[in-house]
Amino acid sequence: MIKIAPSILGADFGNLEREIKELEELNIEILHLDMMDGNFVPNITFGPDQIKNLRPKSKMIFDVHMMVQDPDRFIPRIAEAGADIITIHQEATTHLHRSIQLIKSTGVKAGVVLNPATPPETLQYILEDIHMVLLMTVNPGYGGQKFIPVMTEKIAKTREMISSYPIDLQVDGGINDVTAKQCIEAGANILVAGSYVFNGDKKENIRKLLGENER
Ligand SMILES: O=C(CO)[C@H](O)[C@H](O)COP(=O)(O)O
Ligand SMILES: [Fe+2]
Repeated sequence: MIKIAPSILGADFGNLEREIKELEELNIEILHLDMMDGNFVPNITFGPDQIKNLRPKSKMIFDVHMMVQDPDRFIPRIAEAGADIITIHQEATTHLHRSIQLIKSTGVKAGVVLNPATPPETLQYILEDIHMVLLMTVNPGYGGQKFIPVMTEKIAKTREMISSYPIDLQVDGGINDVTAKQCIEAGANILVAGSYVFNGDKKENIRKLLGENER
């Protein structure tokens, strides 16, 4: 089953509670929260305190995408703030296996994110430890960028690698009605979308993202 995880970056932060309510009314189950540190990526968003404030406002799965250098510094606080799954970048931690164990020790599900240029083979020895792989389909740091076409090949390769594990394959960046279809065909089962979901009629946008996979 294909799921849409709207990225909070596309939301109107002045009306966040209303935006979240609308997503819940559309039966969206996963909220994608982009934490940026101004170091790993050239942009800053929010941290554990803001996630904690948001937690009582929603029952959705909080999927925290940490674009943070040395994520171990923040993992316990993000978990405590109410994350359900934490994804960390392979490129942002020296000891990926250790960082994954740290996430799991908090009782939260662990995911690993790969930048567009990072090959999927880097996941080979951690497949037993993770719940999700997130493939960036743009370079992280900003919403509203253009999908990198060669990423469909990487999605297919990654799907093959994880085929015997209960791992979700999520894609993030430049997802619209056209690229969503390409990603689903290649093997992705969770689509993160920011600008496409929040610009205009959310219900219609989500329907178009799901295409023939509509619930
Ligand atoms: O991780 C991200 C950026 O680094 C966001 O999740 C992503 O950009 C979503 O925005 P859009 O759908 O507009 O590309
Ligand atoms: Fe993201």
